[in-house]
Amino acid sequence: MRKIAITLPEFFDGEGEAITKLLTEGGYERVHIRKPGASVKEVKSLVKNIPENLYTLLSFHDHFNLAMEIGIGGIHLNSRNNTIPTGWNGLVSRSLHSMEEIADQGYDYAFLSPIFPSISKPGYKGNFNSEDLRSSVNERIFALGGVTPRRFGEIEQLGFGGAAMLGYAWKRNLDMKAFQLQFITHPVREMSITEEVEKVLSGGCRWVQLRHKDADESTLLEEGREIRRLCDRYGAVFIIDDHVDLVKELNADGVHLGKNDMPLAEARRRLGMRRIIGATANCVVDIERAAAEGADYIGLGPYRFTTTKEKLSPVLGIEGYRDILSECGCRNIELPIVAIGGITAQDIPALMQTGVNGVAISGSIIKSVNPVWTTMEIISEIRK
Ligand SMILES: Cc1ncc(COP(=O)(O)OP(=O)(O)O)c(N)n1
Ligand SMILES: Cc1ncsc1CCOP(=O)(O)O
Ligand SMILES: [Mg+2]
Repeated sequence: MRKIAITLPEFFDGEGEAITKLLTEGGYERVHIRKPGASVKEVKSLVKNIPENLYTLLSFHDHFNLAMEIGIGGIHLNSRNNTIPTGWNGLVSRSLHSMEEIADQGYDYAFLSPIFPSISKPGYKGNFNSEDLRSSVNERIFALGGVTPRRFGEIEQLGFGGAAMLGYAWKRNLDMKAFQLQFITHPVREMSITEEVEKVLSGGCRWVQLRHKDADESTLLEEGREIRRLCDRYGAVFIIDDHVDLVKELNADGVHLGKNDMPLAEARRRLGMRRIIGATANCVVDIERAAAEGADYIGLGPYRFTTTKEKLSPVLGIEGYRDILSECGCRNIELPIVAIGGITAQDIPALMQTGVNGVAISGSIIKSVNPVWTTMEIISEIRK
């Protein structure tokens, strides 16, 4: 499948490197720099972090004179900039929103949108039916809107030349090794929340969730700042339970949301594509819904009864995990899944056999005699 990425409208740290990676390792043939409202200076400083030999694989949606000046390979015409500059001899692309526009002249390739429901703009649905698409599109037309690799077969069958991705291209790849053990904080008498985190990190855990029910905002901010520092020191992922509005302030990597929390689409709108959003599930329908709403991973549970959480959903047991994971396989759901709820080191071999990618644990670590050793034991069970 031919793939083109379009940048997110906002700049983000490490974006030049991310663009370089898509072009050199990610299988994308071009990246479109689309930053509405950005100044020449801002766009220049973005491309400065991309090797010059890749400039021909970039297309600008604005600042066409800069594109000419520095040897950018393409320009993209749109309502803001709809004139090809004199002397331009690079590629010209454009956006199309109706079948009729496909017949227009004056472009090398074009993006037709929206084809599927958007992942970066929740609420935006596909606009065309398959029959019309099949009879109208051709190899110069790239499908845009809601495109993920799961749609590639369909896109090819419809006769598109390739896929253009905005939301999916910039989703963070989860570190699947770190994902194997998610430690969830829980207040205990013996130590503070940040001491819990220090212990699990020194035992090898690389994914921490700050979950402190009933804590006020200033406590969460104080704990969150310290956990951020600790996670940076160990190269660990830091997510926060429930509190979408604290994610940016704490520079957390993301948030975990359940059914009674902020809707995933609203959280995605507020946090953008670069933060991780985890979702709670108790059955395959929950997982499918969370996948459609753009979750990055699933916390599936509870495995067994636990006192760490009130108002538990029905306990799944090992059979529940087997059934749900096999159904996910049948339905082609590829979201990473952690098992959660009352899990101990002894449960891990059977749980990992069901196909989950990791476990999320609180009580059996912090209530153990030596949380550092227990963390090490759990990790070694997972990696056996
Ligand atoms: C990894 C993981 N899975 C599930 C949960 C539970 O989230 P939620 O259903 O929102 O319940 P609370 O944790 O908010 O009580 C989780 N936190 N983490
Ligand atoms: C947050 C949460 N959601 C389902 S069970 C659970 C608690 C996990 O903690 P423990 O490992 O102590 O059961
Ligand atoms: Mg919650």
